[in-house]
Formats: sequence, C-alpha cells, structure tokens
Amino acid sequence: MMEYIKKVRACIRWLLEREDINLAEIKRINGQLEATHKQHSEIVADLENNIEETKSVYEELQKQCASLQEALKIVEAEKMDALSSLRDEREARMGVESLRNGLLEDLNRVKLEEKRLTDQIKMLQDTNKRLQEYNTSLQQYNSNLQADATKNAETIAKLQKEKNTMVETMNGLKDHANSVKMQLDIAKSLQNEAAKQKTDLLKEVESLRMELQHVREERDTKSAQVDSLLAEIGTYKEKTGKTAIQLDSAMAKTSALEETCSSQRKMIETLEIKLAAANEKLKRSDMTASETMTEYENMKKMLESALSRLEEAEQTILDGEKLRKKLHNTILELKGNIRVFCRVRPLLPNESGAVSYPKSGENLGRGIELLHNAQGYSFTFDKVFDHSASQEHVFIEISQLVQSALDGYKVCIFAYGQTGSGKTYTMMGNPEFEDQKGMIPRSLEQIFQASQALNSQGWRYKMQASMLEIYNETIRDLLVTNRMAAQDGGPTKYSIKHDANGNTIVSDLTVVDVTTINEVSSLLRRAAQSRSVGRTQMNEESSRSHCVFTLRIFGVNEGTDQQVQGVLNLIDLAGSERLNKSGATGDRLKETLAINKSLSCLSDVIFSIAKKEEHVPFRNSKLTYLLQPCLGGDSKTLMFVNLAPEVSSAAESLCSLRFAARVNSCEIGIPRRQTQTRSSQ
Ligand SMILES: Nc1ncnc2c1ncn2[C@@H]1O[C@H](COP(=O)(O)OP(=O)(O)OP(=O)(O)O)[C@@H](O)[C@H]1O
Repeated sequence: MMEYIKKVRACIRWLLEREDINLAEIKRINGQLEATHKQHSEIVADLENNIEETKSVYEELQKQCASLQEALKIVEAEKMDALSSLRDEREARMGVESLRNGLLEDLNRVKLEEKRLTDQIKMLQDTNKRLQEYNTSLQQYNSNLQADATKNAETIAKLQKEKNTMVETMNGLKDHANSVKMQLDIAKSLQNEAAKQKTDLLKEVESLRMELQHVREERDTKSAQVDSLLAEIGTYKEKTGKTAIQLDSAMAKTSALEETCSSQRKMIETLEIKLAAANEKLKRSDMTASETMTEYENMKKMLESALSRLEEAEQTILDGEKLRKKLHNTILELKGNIRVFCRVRPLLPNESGAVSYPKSGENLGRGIELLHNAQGYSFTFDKVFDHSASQEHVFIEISQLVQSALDGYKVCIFAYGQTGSGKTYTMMGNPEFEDQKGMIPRSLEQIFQASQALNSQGWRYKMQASMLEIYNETIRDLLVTNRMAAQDGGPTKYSIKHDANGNTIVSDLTVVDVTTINEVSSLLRRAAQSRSVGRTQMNEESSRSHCVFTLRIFGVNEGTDQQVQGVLNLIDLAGSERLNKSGATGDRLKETLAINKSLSCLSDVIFSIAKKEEHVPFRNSKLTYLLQPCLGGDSKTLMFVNLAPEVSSAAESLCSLRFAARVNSCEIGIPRRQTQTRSSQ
C-alpha cells in the first residue's frame, strides 16, 4: 500500500509538473496567437489593399480585354481571310504536292531506270571487260597457238631433216648391209666349199685310214707271214735243212715286204700331215664364218634400230602434222570471220598506178593505200598481195584452208572485183603453164596429193566434181555434154535444194566421180570452153557469169571407221563494175543488172549473218541460195578482192575495197567439221 501510495504521490508530482509545463505552454501559445492575430489583421489590411489594386487592375484589364476583343474581332476577320487564303494555299499546296508526288514518282521511276541503266552499264562494262579479257586471252591463246604452230612447223622441219638424214643413213646402212650380205654369201660359199673340202678330206682321210688299216693289216699278215717263214726257215734249218735258194728267196720276199711297209708308213705320214693342214684350214674357215656371222648380226641389229628410229620419226612427223592441222583449224575457228585476201594485178603498159603499200610497220603485207581524187584511203586485210605475188605464193596462203576440206570442213573461196581485175587469173589462171596455174587447179592437185598421202593412215577418199555458172539468174551446167538434152527439147531447168545434212543438191546437174587429177583437168578444160563469155567495153573477154566449181569429198578411215564429208567451193564471180562504167546497153545491161543484183544479194546475206539477223535473205538470188550451207556460219570462207591498180579504175577499186573491208569485219560464226563414225550412221 505504501508502495502504491508512493507511486500515486510520484504520479501526482508528475501531473503537477505537467500542469505547470502546460500552463507555460498555453501562455506561450496565447502570446503566439496574439502575434498571429496581429499578423492576420496586417495581412487582411494588405489583402484589402491588394483587392483594391486588383480591382483597379481588373478594370484596367477589362478595358484592355474590350480593346483586345475588338482587336480579336479584327484578327478573327483577318484569320478568316487568312484561313480562306490558307485553304486556297492548301489546295494549291495539295496540287503542288500531287504534282510533286507525281514528280517524285517520276523521279523514283527515273531513279529506278537510272539504277537499272547503271546496273546495265555496269553489267555491260563487266561484260565488256570480260570480253576484253576473253579477247586478250583469245589473242594470247591465238598467238600461243601460232607460236606453237610455228614451233611445230620447225619441229616438223627438223624431224623431216632428221628423217632425211636417217633415210640417208639407212640407205648407207642398207648398202653396207648388202655388201656385208654379199661378203657373208661369199663367206658362206667359202664355208660351204671348205665344208665340202673338209668332207672330201674327211672322206680321203677315212679312205686313207682304211687304206692304212688295210696296209697295216697287210703288213701284219706279211709280218706274220715273215715270222711264219722265219719260223719255217728255222724249222727247215733245224729239221730238214732245206736248200739255201729257198732261204734266199724267202729273205728277198721278206725285205720286199718290209720296203712296202716303210713306203706305206711314209704315205700314212704324208696323209696325216695333209689331214692336219685340212683340219687347220677348216678351223680357219669356221672362224671367218663365225666372225662374218657376228658382223652380219651386228649390222642386222643396227639396221633394225635405224628402222625403228625411222618409224618413230615418221610417227612423230605424223603426230606433228596432226597437231599442226588441229592448231591451224583452232586458229581459224577462233577467228570465226570471213577472211579477206586482197590481190592487185600488175599494171598494163601505159597505165599509171593508184595503189601503194606500207613499207614497214604492223600493216606490212596486210595494208593497202589507194589514191582517188587526190585523197588517200587506207585498208587492211588478212593478207595483201601486190602485183609481184606469184600464183604459187598466193596458193601457199590458202593451201591450209583447202586442206581442211579433206578434214571435213565446208570451204568456200570466191574472187570478187571489177571486170579485168584478175579474178579468173587468180581462180583458174592458165592451167597449161605450171607457174600460171590458178587456185582451182592447184587446190585440186593438193587435194589429190594429200588424199594419197593419207592413204597410209587408212584414209580412203571418194570425190565428186560439178561445175555450173549462173548467168542472168539462170543456172547452166558446165559439165553437161549435150546442153539442150531436156525431155521437152528446151533447156533444162535446174532447181536448188538443201538436204538435212546441209548439202546442196542441184537437180539434174552433172556430177562426175573423179579419181585422178588428170580427170579433173580435162573437166576444167571442158567447163572453160562452155563458160559464157560476153564482151563489154572494159574487157574483151569479160566473163559475165558467176562460175561455181564444187568438189565434194567423202573420206572414211578404215582403221578407225571415222567418216568425213568436206566440200570445196571455188567461185569466180562475175565482174562487179557499176553500170555507168561498163557502158552496157541491151542484153549487156540486163546482164550487168543481174550481176549487180546477185552481188548485192551476196553482200546482204553476209551482212545479215554478221548482224545475226533472224532472217537471212539467202533466197534472194541463185548464187546466195546455192552457197547457203557454205555461208551459213559453219564453213570456212575466204574472199579474194581483186583490184586493177590503174588510176582510171580507182573509183571501182575504192568500192571493192570498202565492200571487202565490211566483209572482213563480219563474224559469220565458228566453222564446224562434218565428221562421224561408220557405226553411228
Ligand atoms: N596477177 C596477175 N599477173 C599477171 N597477169 C594478170 C594478173 N591478174 C590478171 N592478169 C591479167 O589481167 C587480165 C584480166 O584478168 P582476168 O581475166 O583474170 O580478170 P577478171 O577479173 O577475171 O575479169 P572478168 O570479170 O571479165 O572475168 C588477163 O589478161 C590476166 O592474164
């Protein structure tokens, strides 16, 4: 309880203390309240002042507001104006925007187009670059091939030389072998003789031996007789004492027998000496025979090795020839264009020339310059032959091309140029004189020689020749014997067709199997006589027709069963002169028109092939339709452009050169070989 009271007292004390504190606090708060009241009244006074001020400001503001509203009205009106003008502007802007959008679309389109074009240009540039690179690589390849070809030609020449020396050595060896053989024959006959002698001697020795034996036996019987006689003598002496006469005779008999014995012994000795000599001789002849035999064997071996080397060399030459052929064809294939050779005929007396040639530089042998109306024109071709070039020289340049007809290519060589420029001279020449023979007889000679040479490699060739001319768009058979031999009595109408293999067939045309060059020569003579020759003012013997010689070549290799089918077309075109220059009238005018038409058809065809046009107008003239397979891209085509060098022909020459230059730039495609195996037929 006490404790409790103590606590209550403490509580009361604490409450009293708290009351004091609270009183002091109330006092403080009252003081604060008073201060706050004071402050409040000050604030109220301030606020009242402020309200007054605000009121005046408000009035001021109301005034301002009224003026602003007025201004606002004005502004609103202005705004309306502005809005309407804004609308107009918007419309205008929309118009402009749609225009802009259109323009943007256009721009985008243009940009896309530009991008496409840039891509295309890039692609073209790339292609161009690639083509250039390809071209460079082709050129490189080409020059490599040419270098290889030259190297091969050198190797072939070297091998040929080696072959020649080997052939010479072989001939020497053969001679040597023959002389050795003769020696051997002599030695053999000597040996035979010696053998015979030996047998004779052996026989003699045998008979001598037998004789000796016989003599010995005789001697032995005689000796036995002597002994028996001596015994008998003894017995006589002893027993009966026969007479001395009997004894003497017996003695004489005995000594005679002894003499015979000694002479026979001598004979035996001489026979033995003879036998030894014969044996010696036999031995010697045996030795000579074996020596000759070894020498013969050595010679035989040498001859065999020389023959096998010769065979190897021949094989290498054949391989080299094959490689050269392949390289040559590859080069021509890579070129892929019509090749053009230009040939200028010599000036006739009293003519002055308008043609010159580069004396040096890269166009040497390929360039030609023509002076016309005081202006110079330069051209370059695959080859240019000046007036001094011989027929042989020109032929060397085309011989590889001719050769490829044997390898199964279609080859077409034609001569183009004005009348009197040397086309016929180039193509046919004068076959009666060796140095004046033209490309046609030379080509045929080469074909026949080469086909014979290829015989050893198993190739068998069959050839068919035909020859026609196209005169005023009409075909004439130049090999037919009776020209008017048609059923109805009129001239034969020839029609041209092409078979599936790309071969041209001219109905009713005479096709002659030829096996020798002489047959072809007589055919050419026959054709030359039939050829239509007209007269113009320019050339007394101007040929007014296109003359087409065709040789079909069928080859089969009996070893490999490979078959080839080549065609060689050699064409002497009619003169290309213009109408005003030829001065032709009447029939001649008709001829000239027909010639010009077919020549222009020829150029149309060549240019259309070069442009890779879908439609090539082959059918526009007989000439182009006839040559379609040979111009259609898979053949090897060469054009001679013949020029007359005189000043008066400069205009015509310029036309011919321009045409030839265009032809030279044409790519007609890659020549293809027509080849198959017999079993694949
Ligand atoms: N390279 C040459 N060397 C020597 N004489 C030539 C040469 N070229 C042509 N001739 C001669 O020029 C003349 C005319 O030549 P050619 O008859 O070959 O001309 P062409 O062009 O065939 O004429 P055409 O169109 O009338 O047939 C001939 O007498 C010929 O012998």
